[in-house]
Amino acid sequence: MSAVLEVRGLSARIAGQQVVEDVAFDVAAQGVTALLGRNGVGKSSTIKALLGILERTGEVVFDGTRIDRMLTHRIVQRGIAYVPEDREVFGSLTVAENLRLAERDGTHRDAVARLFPELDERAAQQAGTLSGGQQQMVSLARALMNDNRLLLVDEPTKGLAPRIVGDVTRALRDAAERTPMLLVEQNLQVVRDLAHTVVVLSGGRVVHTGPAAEFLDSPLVHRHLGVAGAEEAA
Ligand SMILES: Nc1ncnc2c1ncn2[C@@H]1O[C@H](COP(=O)(O)OP(=O)(O)OP(=O)(O)O)[C@@H](O)[C@H]1O
Repeated sequence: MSAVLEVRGLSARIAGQQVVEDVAFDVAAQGVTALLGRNGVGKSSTIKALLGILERTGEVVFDGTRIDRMLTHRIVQRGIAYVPEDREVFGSLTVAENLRLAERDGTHRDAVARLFPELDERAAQQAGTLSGGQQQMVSLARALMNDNRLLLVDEPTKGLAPRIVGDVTRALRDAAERTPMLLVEQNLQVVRDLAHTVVVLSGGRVVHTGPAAEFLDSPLVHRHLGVAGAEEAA
């Protein structure tokens, strides 16, 4: 499968600590590539390094162009959308204002409205007063309504009730049909439902790359994520 993003020798530090170390992986030009690992291994930092939010070294090629020296807003302008782990909605603005601020081309606005009808019902509500799940919908809607070329989505189901996890998974599947995605996700059922490939980090380094189903059914899940794989759980 061809790659939309090629990452080679990516490293980043926070406060003198190496949090991403010589990381190399590809994000396929289609579907969902999942970035996995235990808490604190550097998943969010890897995404922030790709976007230039964290200072980084190494090579990142997006659709044939080096982006590793570009400023974040230039990278975003190239069509890379980011859904951050902590949602980062504008709490004092309404839902409608949050969406309007994020709208670039709005190509998929109607599709997103159909995925999250609740946002329309709550258009006039201050985003800071929404539940965690509703804030996640705003955060996803902001990214998914535009015509992007790559989606970077960090732990979209974190802390959400099972029904909302289902809604978010459906929205991500819908988006991934048209736009490739790098997804950080701790919920392995969501990974199984969405991802074709996994990239696994440990201590800021890539320790495994391969087909998602194969990984999830192997003892490597226990070794790298500390949870039982399908084989062991059976
Ligand atoms: N602002 C910061 N100041 C100091 N250390 C930080 C900061 N942000 C992250 N770190 C450290 O960098 C390392 C990697 O953090 P990162 O958030 O990338 O991990 P993660 O794999 O996304 O974790 P999680 O699954 O818990 O979100 C961790 O050890 C974390 O404590």
